Amino acid sequence: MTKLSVNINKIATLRNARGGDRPNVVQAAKDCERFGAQGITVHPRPDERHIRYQDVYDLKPIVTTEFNIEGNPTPDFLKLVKDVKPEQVTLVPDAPDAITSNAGWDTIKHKDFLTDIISEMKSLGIRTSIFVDPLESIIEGAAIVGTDRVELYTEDYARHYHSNRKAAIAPYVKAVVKAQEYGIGLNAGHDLDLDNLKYLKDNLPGLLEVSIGHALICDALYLGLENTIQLYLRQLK
Ligand SMILES: CC(=O)[C@@H](O)[C@H](O)COP(=O)(O)O
Ligand SMILES: NCC(=O)COP(=O)(O)O
Repeated sequence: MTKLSVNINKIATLRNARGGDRPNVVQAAKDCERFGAQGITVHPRPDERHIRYQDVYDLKPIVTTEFNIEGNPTPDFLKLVKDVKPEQVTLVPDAPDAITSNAGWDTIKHKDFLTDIISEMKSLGIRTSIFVDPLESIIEGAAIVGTDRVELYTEDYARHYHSNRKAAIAPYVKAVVKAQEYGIGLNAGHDLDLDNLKYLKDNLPGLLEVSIGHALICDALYLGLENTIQLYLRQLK
């Protein structure tokens, strides 16, 4: 079964817009779980443009499903993760000023760096996932650094889905075969939405988790949060 982890970054974006506490991020996470979310994902960035480090501490005691913290493994980020000890950490090679996540890890070039961090996270009982492009050589590199899972970066899939979905999914199918060959668990995320999610899920056997935020929160503005989460879950059945 593919689990839906709702990324609540954009709830925090709205909260920060006026400097108050509305919408309340903790209450939103509770409600997302009550509406059926099987995980909560946050991506605290160095500039705290949306999710703040304090939000992560506040969320930890109330998340009853799976807590997934995503981010670039800077010293501050790693301290936060070690303090909070989520079920999963997803390492993302984001530049501090990136408007959003826009690249996967070069698991060959950063082999030693990733190996050390992954080993430390695993020693703390935190499942590791690394954000990667769907390249077979990169997946092989992911096996070498010892990650539990990879998160396939699905922006390219989403960009080409409407024009040629068979071509769009092809590299991801190859990446899945390689991941299964090495016994690496499979997550996916970025720019997934109600149009492209079912085809992805139907073509990637063994997909364990999708983390979805931007499109889901945008949809919720029109369709309501509970209804929207139910619609996304229906795509994963
Ligand atoms: C890694 C990834 O694609 C997302 O987890 C990321 O959280 C999106 O970040 P923004 O919400 O800041 O666009
Ligand atoms: N890891 C992907 C994620 O958490 C959300 O990405 P998006 O749906 O906001 O593009």
